[in-house]
Amino acid sequence: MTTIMKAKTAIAALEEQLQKDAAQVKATIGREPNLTVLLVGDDPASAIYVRNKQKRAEQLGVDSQTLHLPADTTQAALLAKVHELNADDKVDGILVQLPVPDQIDDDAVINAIDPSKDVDGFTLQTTGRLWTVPKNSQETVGPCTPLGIIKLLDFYGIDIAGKNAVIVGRSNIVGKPMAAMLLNRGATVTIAHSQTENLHEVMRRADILVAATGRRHMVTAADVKPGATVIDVGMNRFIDENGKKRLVGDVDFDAVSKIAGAITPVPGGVGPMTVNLLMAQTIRAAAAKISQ
Ligand SMILES: Nc1nc2c(c(=O)[nH]1)N[C@@H](CN(C=O)c1ccc(C(=O)N[C@@H](CCC(=O)O)C(=O)O)cc1)CN2
Repeated sequence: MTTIMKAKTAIAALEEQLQKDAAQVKATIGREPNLTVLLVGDDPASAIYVRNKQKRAEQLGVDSQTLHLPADTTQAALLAKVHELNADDKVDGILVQLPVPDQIDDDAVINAIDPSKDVDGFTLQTTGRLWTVPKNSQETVGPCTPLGIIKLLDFYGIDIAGKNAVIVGRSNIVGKPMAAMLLNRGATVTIAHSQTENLHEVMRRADILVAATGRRHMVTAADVKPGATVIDVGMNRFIDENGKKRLVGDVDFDAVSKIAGAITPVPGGVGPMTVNLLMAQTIRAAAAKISQ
């Protein structure tokens, strides 16, 4: 029987620990862990994601504030805001919601964040640490989406060590850090992408297949080894033939779930894990101050 790796079940198991950890921070420093989100512009999807973060923070005992800046905010103004938050002792985590408007160089802004407040796991310092952790280290740093995927795999008892992992997609936010995390856990890793030759053959060799391409249903049943674990990071919105709004992943779930050993649904799989790992990283950043 195929295991449907639902985030809800994994999150329920994580929730109590997160609440306890947040309460412990509050008892020690006299305030809740703080996450400050910078939202620039009026992207409707970003507004929803930021609202969801705020809601989740409240449920877990994390103080979250969103600073909403206008769409014409300059790079200099955004950098000044980041520097101000870096210097604010009451801010434990800083997140710049992506995407940002075109006039802003997201790389420069992200790397202006103090690495100790980089709860998104996007800075060069965090990236470097992720690729250089000691062998077999239990250290968990990096972006929240791949961290959430590792949590899901662990929760559902999927072995990683020694397995062939294929990641389709080479983004800095998902593909590359996912590769590092799976490698750190002992997988043999391939990063495939749009220029990969024989892509379908490469995907079919995977014991663990991670699809992060942003292309609706690019992974079909013919691309998946029977019994493989399939992780769908895609979030593709479209209007179907009946005029209904739909959200689907990069994997043809109906067909692939018939042959995979385990598979994440969209929605309800990887996405919600991202938000919960963000909270975990925020609590961790606040807790790190206590031990300093
Ligand atoms: N600074 C960041 N920006 C962005 C990130 C990020 O990790 N850091 N990731 C995405 C957006 N995102 C969080 O910010 C995010 C997207 C989607 C979900 C989610 O739970 N999705 C649901 C479906 C939601 C829906 O119906 O619209 C699911 O998959 O079940 C969580 C977080 C880009 N920007």
